[in-house]
Amino acid sequence: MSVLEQILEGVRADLAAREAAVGFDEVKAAAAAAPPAKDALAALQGQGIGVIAEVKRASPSRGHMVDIPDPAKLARQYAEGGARIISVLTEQHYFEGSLADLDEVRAAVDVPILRKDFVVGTYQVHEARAHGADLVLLMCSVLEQNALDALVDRVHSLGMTALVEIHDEIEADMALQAGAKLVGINARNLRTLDVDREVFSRLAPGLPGEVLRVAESGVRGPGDLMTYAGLGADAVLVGESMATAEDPRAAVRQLVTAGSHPACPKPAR
Ligand SMILES: O=P(O)(O)OC[C@@H](O)[C@@H](O)c1c[nH]c2ccccc12
Repeated sequence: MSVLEQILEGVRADLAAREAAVGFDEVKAAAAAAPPAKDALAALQGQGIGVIAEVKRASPSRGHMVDIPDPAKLARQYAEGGARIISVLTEQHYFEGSLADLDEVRAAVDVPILRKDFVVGTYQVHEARAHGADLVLLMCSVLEQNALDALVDRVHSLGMTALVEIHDEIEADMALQAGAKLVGINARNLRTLDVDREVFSRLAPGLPGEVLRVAESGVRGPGDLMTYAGLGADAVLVGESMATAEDPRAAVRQLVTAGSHPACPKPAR
């Protein structure tokens, strides 16, 4: 069984437990009662290359990386550093995240928040909204086309933005067919965990001009941001190198500064 399949097994078991505790109608009502979602696309359309900073303690490839006893504090540091969006991992077994992290981050910052998890059904979408998310990650590698189509519609109908993640040409076609406006190109293959930064340069040119592109995984600093900018990225999504930085505010600031420097290439749209 691949790592991805193992993660999904845990995700489905956790989901079943939450569904048993809080019914779908209840989650839907909580989502409907939440303050409206923030406009993530507008946040990304600002000047320069956007930085999406991630609250991330662990990963299948690195194991435990860092204790984050106070995710609200880290999120505030990211926002002060100029992050346009904050990503919060909510998967618990491999990433050590939780919905409580999402709640704490939501209470701490005003920038849009991405729920990063392995979404397999509509329950998780309403749940994300109920916990204050403005964007939801949808991964083509874990969804069939018709499920992806339905989830993108559901995310958008709740006023949120879907970040549709792709890793190859087939997934790029899936994302476009589903009507994605924001596509994340993940350099990491979640089956092998290998990072290949060439994936972005292969897939980005095939996306229509109006689709915003996020380069995900393996961004180590301003050099990688500049490279992705030159290849047409609108934003980079950075986990490990921000969450493990001695001074996360300064680390985000450094990326933001590089992304808004006049020498930094900008997507022609
Ligand atoms: O820590 P990194 O290499 O900067 O990567 C961040 C992010 O791209 C990664 O966490 C990620 C991308 N897609 C995902 C899907 C599920 C879980 C995690 C991810």
